[in-house]
Amino acid sequence: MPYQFSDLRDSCAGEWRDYIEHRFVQQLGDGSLAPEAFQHYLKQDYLFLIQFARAFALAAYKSPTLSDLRQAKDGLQAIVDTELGLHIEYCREWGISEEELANLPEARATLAYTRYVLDTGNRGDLLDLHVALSPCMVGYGEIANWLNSREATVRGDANPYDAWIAMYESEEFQDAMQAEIRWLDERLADVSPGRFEQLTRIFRDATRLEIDFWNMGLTLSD
Ligand SMILES: Cc1ncc(CN)c(N)n1
Repeated sequence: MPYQFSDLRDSCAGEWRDYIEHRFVQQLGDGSLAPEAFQHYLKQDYLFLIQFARAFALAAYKSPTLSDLRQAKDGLQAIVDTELGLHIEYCREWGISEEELANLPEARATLAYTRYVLDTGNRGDLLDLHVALSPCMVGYGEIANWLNSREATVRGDANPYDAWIAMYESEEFQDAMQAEIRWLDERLADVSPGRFEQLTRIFRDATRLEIDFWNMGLTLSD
C-alpha cells in the first residue's frame, strides 16, 4: 500500500488531536479566550511568519524541478506580499502597532518551532521540509473545520475571534491546504517503510511544537 499524508496524521493521532483540539483553539472558538493571550499569540505569529517565509526560500533552494521551484516561489511571494501585510493590519485592529511588531523578542516556543523547521529542511531534502511544514499548512485549515463542526463554537459578531476562524475556513486557505496534501500524497506514495518512519518523526516533532505554540499563547510565556 503506498503511503499518504493521512498515514502521517494517523501515526501521531494523539499529538495531532492535542494540537487541533487544543484549549487555546476551543477558547478561540467559543470566544472565551483572554484577549492578552490572543495578542501574545498574534505577535509571536508575526515572527513565525517571517521565519516561515525563509522556509519557503529554503524550499526554493532545495527544489529539484522547475515545478517545485515555482511552488516555493509562489509560497514565498504569498507570505511576503500578502499574508504579512494582512497580519500587520489584523494586529493593528488588536491594538498592536507595526513598530511594536518590528521590535519584538522571539519567545522560546517560536524560536524552537521555526528553527526546527529550517534545520530539518537544511539537513534533509524537499520532502523532509514539506513534512516539517505540513502541521502548519494543513493543521489550521483542519482547526477551522473542526471548530465549525462544534456546537460550542460561536460565529459572527458575538465572537471577537470570528475573523480568525474565517481566514482559515476561506476557500483560499482550504485550497492551499488541499494542494499541500496532494503534493505530499504524490511524494509519499514512493517512500519505503524506513523512510516513512523518519518522516513520521519529523511530523510528530513539528506537531508537538505547534502544541507548544498554543501553550505559549495561553501562558503568555516568552
Ligand atoms: C504557528 C502557526 N502555525 C500555522 C499557521 C498557519 N499557517 C500559523 N499562522 N502559525
